[in-house]
Amino acid sequence: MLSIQHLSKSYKNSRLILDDISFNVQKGEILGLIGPSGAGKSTLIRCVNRLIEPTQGSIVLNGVVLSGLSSSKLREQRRLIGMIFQEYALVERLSVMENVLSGTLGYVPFWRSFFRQFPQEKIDKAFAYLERVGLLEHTNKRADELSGGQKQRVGIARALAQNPELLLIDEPTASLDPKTSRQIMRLIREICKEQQLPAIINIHDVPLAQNFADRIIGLNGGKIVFDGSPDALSETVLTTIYGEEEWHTPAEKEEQIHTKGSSESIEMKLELAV
Ligand SMILES: Nc1ncnc2c1ncn2[C@@H]1O[C@H](COP(=O)(O)OP(=O)(O)OP(=O)(O)O)[C@@H](O)[C@H]1O
Repeated sequence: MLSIQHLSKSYKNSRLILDDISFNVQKGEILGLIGPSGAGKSTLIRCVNRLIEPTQGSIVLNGVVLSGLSSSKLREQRRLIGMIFQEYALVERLSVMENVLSGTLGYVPFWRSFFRQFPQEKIDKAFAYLERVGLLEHTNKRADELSGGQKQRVGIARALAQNPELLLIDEPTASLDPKTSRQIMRLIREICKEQQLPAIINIHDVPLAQNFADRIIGLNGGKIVFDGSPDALSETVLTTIYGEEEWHTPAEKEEQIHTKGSSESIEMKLELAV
């Protein structure tokens, strides 16, 4: 389980970017982190894997206090946090298999990784992860030959190869089309449930978050303004999180325009376009 208590962060001379954030994420639970741009979502994720130093508060993963670790211990613990990124962060000229194996680097002695000699056990596991994400037949392709959805599947397999205890996922679908986005979110969900992995997903797409997260936290101005079930995300709650008018998706806006009648619709469209 991940436990975050009274976490605050301010950058040099800045206001509080995260202001007294507390929540737990249970094993197998998928937490969708939503909020307007600048709310502090990425800062929160970076504090959890300690890419940045929290100003105050504690972060505990399965009994280990991450927020107090020295840099050598922190490296060890970071192996246990699998990251999945919006832009995949693959080494494009390496093969799919090599990219997945790079997830095990924290566990393989430097000389072996330098010569790309991975133990057979790691290779067998990498094959299993590639099969799980549906990429077995692409094992030897270069990463730059893959589609966006396939690249993200490699990113997921690489995170699993780390043998993580937590997944931190930053905008996993922002570069993908709607159908592929749903497939990727479904895959992430299935894997978290199978492996009982807790996950925090920073996600802009509210309907996707509602469909695939178990629980939603809404941030605004560095504070938690909502923590609850996706079903409880009413218009009022979304307005609290995003402010007036900002949370409607373009599709919803379009729909509203069409229901207003044809004479009005052209004027409305013009208004939205400017
Ligand atoms: N390294 C930094 N130094 C100073 N201020 C920063 C730094 N990184 C982020 N900020 C500020 O912290 C605030 C929160 O940024 P953050 O990237 O966490 O928001 P976010 O919710 O992830 O936004 P988005 O959805 O646009 O990615 C913003 O005002 C941003 O300008």
